[in-house]
Amino acid sequence: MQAQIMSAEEFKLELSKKDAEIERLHKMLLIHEEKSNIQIISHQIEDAKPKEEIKHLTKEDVGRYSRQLILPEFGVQGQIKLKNSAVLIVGAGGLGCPAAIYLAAAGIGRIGVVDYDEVELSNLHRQILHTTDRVGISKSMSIAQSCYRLNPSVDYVPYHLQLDSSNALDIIRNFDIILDATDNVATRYLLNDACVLADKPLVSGSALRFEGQLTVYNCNGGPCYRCLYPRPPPPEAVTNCSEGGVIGVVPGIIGSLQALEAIKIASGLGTSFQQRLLLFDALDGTFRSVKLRGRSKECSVCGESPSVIQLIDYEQFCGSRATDKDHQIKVLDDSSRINVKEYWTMLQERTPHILLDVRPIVEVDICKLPHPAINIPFTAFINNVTESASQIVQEVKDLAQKHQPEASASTINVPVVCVCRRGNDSQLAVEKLQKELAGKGVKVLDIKGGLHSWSKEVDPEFPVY
Ligand SMILES: Nc1ncnc2c1ncn2[C@@H]1O[C@H](COP(=O)(O)OP(=O)(O)OP(=O)(O)O)[C@@H](O)[C@H]1O
Ligand SMILES: [Zn+2]
Repeated sequence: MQAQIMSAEEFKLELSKKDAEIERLHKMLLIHEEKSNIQIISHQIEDAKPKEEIKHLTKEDVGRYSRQLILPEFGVQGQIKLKNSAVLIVGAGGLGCPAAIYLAAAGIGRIGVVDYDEVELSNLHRQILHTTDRVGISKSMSIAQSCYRLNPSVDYVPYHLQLDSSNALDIIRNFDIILDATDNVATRYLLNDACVLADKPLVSGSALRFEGQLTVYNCNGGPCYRCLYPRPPPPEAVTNCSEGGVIGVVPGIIGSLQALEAIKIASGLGTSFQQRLLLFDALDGTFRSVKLRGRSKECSVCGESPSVIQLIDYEQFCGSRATDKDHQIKVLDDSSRINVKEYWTMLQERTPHILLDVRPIVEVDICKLPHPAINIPFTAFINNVTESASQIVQEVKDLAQKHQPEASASTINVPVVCVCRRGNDSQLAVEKLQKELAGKGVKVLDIKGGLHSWSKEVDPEFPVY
């Protein structure tokens, strides 16, 4: 049998994939060589056991922490309390980075950092403890390394794993204060319940677009997250930074405030945000603080007769995933989909078709396929499928007229090809369009994996976002 011969383009693509893999391995090697610098590097839970109580400050401590030691409210006792405290940061992203560096600088005794993910280029505008040369390596390790450089006297415990119901209590029990620096509802409920069950204060932050929020749950008899939100929001009502965008400074501010509250709690100064919610609006330049309801007797986890007495399946409870890793839905069968290479062939062969791009206009400005497209953003499309469909049919007819002037309406041979960023919205749009155009003889196809696949499999120079 004759071996299949690759084209020059395919060789280039293979090479660029191998180069990327070699670069990633180099970075992993570098990070492993640097590991010995970090006092606790294993993510084995047993390694996070508390060490002996510290009763005095060293000469080095006095020098390093002098500017906070001379605060009468804080003093030597405050610093000793910090040195004997362990804080766990869950999420090594936009909130986790600023929180970690201030906790490290202040001299918290032990800092745990949990994150299952690796650094990506699109993280760096806000996840400021990671660096360009660490793209592809563990985020929790990257934070530990950056913090170690600022303050090597702290014990760092990076956990490169996803916090879930099977490990959360074992990890959390080793720490005194927990920071929620994650970005999804399932993990928020998981952390809340774990903190209630393990009796730990939870400093919770969030940041999206130009807005941020901060509050402290389960602290000194204050409410927990479930007291305020007994039921999760519908999954479609929740947006994260990769969909909604965020200005990097906003999580910077909220994450710093999370560190501040943890420092206050650890040093005995208490918190200002138990039963209070801070709302930061970067566009208005305003900070507002609103009082929240107190602990609810009916709360299913911290109330008088709780029904949640152990951790549950939070993805099922919330109807949404606890990670935002490239989640690909599949609503169409293969006859309604083409892959990016097939679309590339269509372009090479100049096959007449209508390209429908359902991304928001702001994303179309970032990059687009090398073919003119009709742009109808997904939300606008869904809100008015009938009108969108008739616009598309008109375009199909005009193009068919140009290429097949003799063809009758029932034999239109101009397909509509739909694209979006990752191939999820485009599938939903194709499904709707197929229903709307049933019987009209118009073929509607989805490009599998969208622009992400285009960049991976056809054009490595194509920008990904
Ligand atoms: N259950 C979990 N266990 C461990 N880490 C988690 C969990 N849930 C979320 N995270 C981490 O929390 C961090 C949140 O960071 P951030 O909100 O800045 O978004 P991101 O996921 O890094 O980036 P983007 O949303 O732009 O892709 C991420 O690094 C994510 O991996
Ligand atoms: Zn509660």
